[in-house]
Amino acid sequence: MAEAVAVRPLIETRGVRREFVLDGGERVLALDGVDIEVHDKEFVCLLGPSGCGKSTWLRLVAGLDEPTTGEILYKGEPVKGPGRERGMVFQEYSLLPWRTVAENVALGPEFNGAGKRERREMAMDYLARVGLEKFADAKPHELSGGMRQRAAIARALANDPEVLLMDEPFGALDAHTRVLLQKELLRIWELDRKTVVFVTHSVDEALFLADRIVVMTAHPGHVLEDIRVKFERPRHRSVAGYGEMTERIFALLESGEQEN
Ligand SMILES: Nc1ncnc2c1ncn2[C@@H]1O[C@H](COP(=O)(O)OP(=O)(O)OP(=O)(O)O)[C@@H](O)[C@H]1O
Repeated sequence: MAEAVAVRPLIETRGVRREFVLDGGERVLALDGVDIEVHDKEFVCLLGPSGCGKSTWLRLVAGLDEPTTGEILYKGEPVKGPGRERGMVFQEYSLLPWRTVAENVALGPEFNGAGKRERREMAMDYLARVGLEKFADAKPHELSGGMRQRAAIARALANDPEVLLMDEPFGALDAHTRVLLQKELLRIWELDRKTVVFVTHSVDEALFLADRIVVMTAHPGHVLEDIRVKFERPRHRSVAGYGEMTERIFALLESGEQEN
C-alpha cells in the first residue's frame, strides 16, 4: 500500500511576531506567536476584528514587511521580498489614474517585457474574465467602485500569480455589489484554482467564500481557531448547520474580545 505523503503547505508562518514602534516610542504588538499554514489551491479567509493583525500578516506573506521574529515560508523557502507568484489586491483599488483600464491590467506583463499587442490581448482576456471588456479604454475615474475592484482583480490575475493575497478587497463596496463580486471571485477561483488568502471582518463573507476560516483576535494579534468549512458551493444560508456555524464564529469572536 502506498504511504501517505505529507504535502508541504504553500505558505507557512511559524511563531510570527511583529512589533511596531510608534513615533512616540510606544510599542504595538501586532502579531504574536502566529502559526498559519495555507495549502495549494485552498481558499482561506483570515477573519477578525479591526487591529488583530490580519493586514500585517498578509503584508509579511507578500514580502512587503518583515517579522520581528519567526519564519515566513513560501514553498518551504524564506520570503525575502515581493514576488510575482504572490499577487496582492488591496481594499483601495490602487489603479493608476492616468492609465486606461487595459493599461492598468497590462502593468505586470509590461514589466515582464511583453510587447504592445501581446499586452492588449492579455488585458482583454483578463478583463473578459471579470466582465469589463467594454471598459478597456476607460480611465479608472469613469468606473464605479465595484468595477474598479474588478479591474484590480484582473490586474493581479494578469501576473498569473500562484496565490492571490486579498486585503478586504470588497470592504468599501455596497452590499449588493459585494455579493456579486464574491460570486465572481468564486467563479474565477473555480476556473483557475489559484490559492486565495482573503482578509475580512465579515463572518458572512468568510462563510460564503472559505474552505478554511482562520479566526483571529487582537492585543496581541493571534489565532483563536482554524475552522474547516465543508458546506457545498454555491452556498446558501438556509442550508443545515449554516446558522449554527455562524453562531459559533460570532461566539468565538466575542470570547476573543473578552480575552482582551
Ligand atoms: N506600519 C505600522 N506602524 C505602526 N503600527 C502599525 C503599522 N501597521 C499596523 N500597525 C498596528 O498593528 C496592529 C494591527 O494592524 P493591522 O492593520 O494588521 O490589523 P487588521 O486586523 O488588518 O485591521 P483592519 O481590519 O482594521 O485593517 C494595529 O494596532 C495597528 O495600529
